[in-house]
Amino acid sequence: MIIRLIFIHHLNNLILIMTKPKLLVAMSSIPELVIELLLERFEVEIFDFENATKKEILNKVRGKFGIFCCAWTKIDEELIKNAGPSLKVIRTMSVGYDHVDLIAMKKYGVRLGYTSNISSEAIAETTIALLIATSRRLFEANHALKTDGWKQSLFWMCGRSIRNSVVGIVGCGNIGISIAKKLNTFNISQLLYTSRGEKPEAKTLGGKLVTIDELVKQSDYIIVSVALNEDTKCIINRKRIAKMKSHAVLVNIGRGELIDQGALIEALRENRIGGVGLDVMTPEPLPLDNPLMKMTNVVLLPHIASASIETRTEMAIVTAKNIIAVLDNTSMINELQL
Ligand SMILES: O=C(O)C(=O)CO
Repeated sequence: MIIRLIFIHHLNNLILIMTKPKLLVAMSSIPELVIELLLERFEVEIFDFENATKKEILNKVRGKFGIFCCAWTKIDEELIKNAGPSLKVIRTMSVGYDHVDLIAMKKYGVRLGYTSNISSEAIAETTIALLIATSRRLFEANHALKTDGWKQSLFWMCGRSIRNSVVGIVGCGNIGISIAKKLNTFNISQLLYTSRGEKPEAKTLGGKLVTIDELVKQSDYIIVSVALNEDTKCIINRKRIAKMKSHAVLVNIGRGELIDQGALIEALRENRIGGVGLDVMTPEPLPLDNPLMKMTNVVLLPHIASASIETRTEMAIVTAKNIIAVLDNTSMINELQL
């Protein structure tokens, strides 16, 4: 166990004070049991970065051993540098780590951990919900009902079935596979996916590896579940949006920057695609005057794909335990090799 020893001369007596390393929890809603776990080993400061100024954030990180953060906590070089040499670990309670400056982490020798596969099932559940909500116009129908717009007409509020459709998954990692497994029970006609190479698990599920251009052209439903990085930024670009079927439904549960949102809005306005379901968008939170807010064939969720109590609690516990692992100089699971 690492404890810092501070020697203070007081009235000719040597006083020994033991202090715990400092940990910053950069968000406010963390389960009590996780805070208790962290308090056993750290001096914990909880400071929500949301609505804080850069100056306040830089002040708070100084002298910390670790930072416990999440997908929307921007970790840039200035922050890492400002924390000083005490900073040994940043652990994000998220599967994505695109919000962290990896080059700076390596430069300053700070270790990075993330929550990998814990949230795949919860994210897959939300993906299926979003897909059906968009294709079957559930929010539009609900709104009509509540605003006295209920029409007793047989073809009113009809959407499209998933059954017999071609579904394309962009990025077939753990989340993509969880989505594919769930889709398998919907009697789809073909599952397509993109990946760096063939995935045996996807093949077992009947998936066919295709290029991104083939996928957008052939799919009735397109699900974006790829990690955001320099190669995947705007993977759904203007040209690819133009290739989509006129009834295609696009769902994004990855990151907003994976899609050219301006081109998407234009395509929706001109009815060139069927509909869009987004759990992630640019920016987040999306301003109320964004055109997407007013479109009836768009379903928007506030980045809640992994937000089940069980999943988020497990993510928080694993995050805490792995920050403690760094303190104990033992291996950290789901550490990114920088
Ligand atoms: O885990 C992630 O990366 C998210 O986006 C939200 O939980």
